[in-house]
Amino acid sequence: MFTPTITVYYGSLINPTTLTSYETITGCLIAVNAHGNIDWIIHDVKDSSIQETLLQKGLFDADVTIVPLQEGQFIMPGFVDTHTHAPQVPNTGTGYQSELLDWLENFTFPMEANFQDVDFAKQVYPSIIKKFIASGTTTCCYYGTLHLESNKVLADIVHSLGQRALIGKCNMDRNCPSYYIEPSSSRSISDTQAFISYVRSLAPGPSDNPGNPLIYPVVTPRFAISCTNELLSSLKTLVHLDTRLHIQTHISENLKEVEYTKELYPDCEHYAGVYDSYGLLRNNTILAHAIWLQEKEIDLVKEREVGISHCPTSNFNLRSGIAPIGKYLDRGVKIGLGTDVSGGFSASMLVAMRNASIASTVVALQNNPTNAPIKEGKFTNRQLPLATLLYLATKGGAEVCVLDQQIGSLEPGKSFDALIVDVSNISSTSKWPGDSDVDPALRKISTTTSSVRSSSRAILEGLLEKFVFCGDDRNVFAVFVQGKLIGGTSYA
Ligand SMILES: O=c1[nH]c(=O)c2nc[nH]c2[nH]1
Ligand SMILES: [Zn+2]
Repeated sequence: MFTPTITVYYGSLINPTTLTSYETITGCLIAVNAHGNIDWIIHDVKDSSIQETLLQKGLFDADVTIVPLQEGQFIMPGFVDTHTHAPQVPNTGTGYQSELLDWLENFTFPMEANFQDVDFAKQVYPSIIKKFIASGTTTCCYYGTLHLESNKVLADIVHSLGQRALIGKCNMDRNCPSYYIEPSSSRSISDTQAFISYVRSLAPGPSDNPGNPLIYPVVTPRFAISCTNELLSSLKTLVHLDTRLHIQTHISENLKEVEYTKELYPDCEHYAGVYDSYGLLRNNTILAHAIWLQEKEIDLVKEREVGISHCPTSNFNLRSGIAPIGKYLDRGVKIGLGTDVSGGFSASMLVAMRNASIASTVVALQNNPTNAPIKEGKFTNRQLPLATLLYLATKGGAEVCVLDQQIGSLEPGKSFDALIVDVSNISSTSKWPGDSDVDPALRKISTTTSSVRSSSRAILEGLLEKFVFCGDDRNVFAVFVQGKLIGGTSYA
């Protein structure tokens, strides 16, 4: 009988468990089967006991490839970026003197309009997607542009590079420039249907695991301002008939945007009510930003089991505001993080985590300067702890994308969507600890961790914190999606 090959990773594991906790496991064996799923995980195995443990699992040398992690490395789940704009990457780092509506008109729409040219899409999308992968994002929720053909190119490229993704053809048929608008709501819908069919046809999953697609289509009305009632009504019908379809849009990012939305939809009680009236709020909906939600809107979002993508970098850059994420968490709303390029200036989820930390700290300083526990809950008006940042960037994101049965943490039965992180050289100089100009504090960590495999929880926590606050692509040694190596510094 054919026995599928198993790859067993051996080293330290950092794994989110709840919003306030994560496990740090040393001497961990993680068995990944030929389909890229995790068969089993065993803790606290000594080097000398590896062979015996594998034999107990019925594995002989011929069936197994063992991958031992090196000094300074650990495994963790890959990042889930719940909101970003692939076609805006070329604009990264421009336009941050503007607020949202001017920024869209003067910087964003002109850039996105370039994707009318399919050759331009073919030229730029490969390096864009590689950038997200290199930063450790194993699942990414992308906005595309209006253009059907260029969105197909985007899907092809994500598919060929092996990233897990939600990809949406953007819908907009009003309040946008004449050079970047859909000619009619019916064309917007027919192109959306064509795109959904296209994505589903190319994403039945790896050939040996067809029930497990890596790419999903996501219905993507840009935001209420840029959609006519007719378009939203047609989208309502579309999503009603197909409950598998994810939905993504923006909400309550900027006060002028909120005001204008009220003017355009005078009959709706509030912004969330607009989307709700068109059947767009449900458990597989992702709402980006959600800075200025009223209490009733938070209740509605919770009731509909909608996920929020917190995009703090963009919220700072465009002076949009600070989302009260602690309050939403205490209300039980699903939260993930989004890089929101190019409102956000980085494709790295590490940067999103740092800015989520800073945003929560600002909220705490304004409302609770001593960061004291408060009666409203664990998170409201408090700085988000490291465990929460890790959770939001991985498991929380998976919940927002309704993929948490499959990804977001490393557990038997889930997909091996994982990173090998290497923090042995974290420093602004990019030199290895031991070099004379390396920060002494880093050297201390590195000396203490002469064998990370046998390191204590405190040391692993230190390594995670260093990675989150000082790390970058250079520390992402390997990126796996569904068990397959697709990126990282080890991937030439
Ligand atoms: O940050 C944002 N980026 C966008 O492209 C956009 N479009 C509508 N609202 C938006 N917000
Ligand atoms: Zn956005």
